[in-house]
Amino acid sequence: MATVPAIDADGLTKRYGDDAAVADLDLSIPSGTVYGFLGPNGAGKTTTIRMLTTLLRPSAGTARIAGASVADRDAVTPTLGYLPEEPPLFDELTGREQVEYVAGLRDLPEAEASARIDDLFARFDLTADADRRIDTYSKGMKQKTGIVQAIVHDPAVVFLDEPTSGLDPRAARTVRETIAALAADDTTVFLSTHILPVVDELADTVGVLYDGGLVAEGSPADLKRRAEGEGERSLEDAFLAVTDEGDIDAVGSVSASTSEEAAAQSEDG
Ligand SMILES: Nc1ncnc2c1ncn2[C@@H]1O[C@H](COP(=O)(O)OP(=O)(O)OP(=O)(O)O)[C@@H](O)[C@H]1O
Repeated sequence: MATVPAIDADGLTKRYGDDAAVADLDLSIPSGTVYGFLGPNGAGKTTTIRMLTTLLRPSAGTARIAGASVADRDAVTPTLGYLPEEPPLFDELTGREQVEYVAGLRDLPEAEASARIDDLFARFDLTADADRRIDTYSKGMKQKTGIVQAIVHDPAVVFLDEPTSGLDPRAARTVRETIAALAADDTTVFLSTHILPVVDELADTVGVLYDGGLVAEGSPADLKRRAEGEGERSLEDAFLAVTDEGDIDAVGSVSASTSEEAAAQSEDG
């Protein structure tokens, strides 16, 4: 039996007036993988994530999260977690109250929520501050609370927009370790970031969005192999190559060769 992709988008489009912020986007992301979503400023990453998380209605196309249509918010919401660029937090709540509130919205039983919150607060070094009001938190503490509330209900799919933003090196490492652990536990992580080494380290597949369309998709190694230049090439070289306005034709061959390789690999295996 074919497995349902964790994230499945078909012709996803968002238009503002005559301009398409996202145009005819197809995605098929298997569960338990990390998908690194890259693109220059204004490429349409946030618009895509907002459509996939039911917060923005597509102008055309469809998307399914763990098999549920994004048009059916009630069906999709329990399966997903979302850390937006600015985590939505209530200043007047304590960190613990905030995450308890979100866990309640996700119908997590109280005892389970309490155990998960203790565990996640300990992991993110928030235990000592859990009972302080959020308006006394630093930027990094708010970011960590936002991450905890995105994953407290153990969602099947989690969308993380710049998860290491504002975090010190230790907290940033905890986030990277958490992403790897989530994927190992069969959670799908959709990771949008401009920090390419993080994508290089964690992503199974990288998709590069440019001007509302996917211009390259493949493993970090695939993309690096196709970057121009001598010697060892980085994901940054690949990113710059595929988002260079004059080079979009060359980019088409990235996806093509990637699928050929994938086909060859599955024949091998
Ligand atoms: N509400 C809106 N009305 C009109 N245009 C919009 C609206 N929201 C986004 N856009 C446009 O859609 C395009 C994509 O924006 P989006 O925020 O998705 O980009 P992004 O890839 O997330 O960028 P960044 O890396 O800077 O966060 C941009 O041209 C933006 O101006």
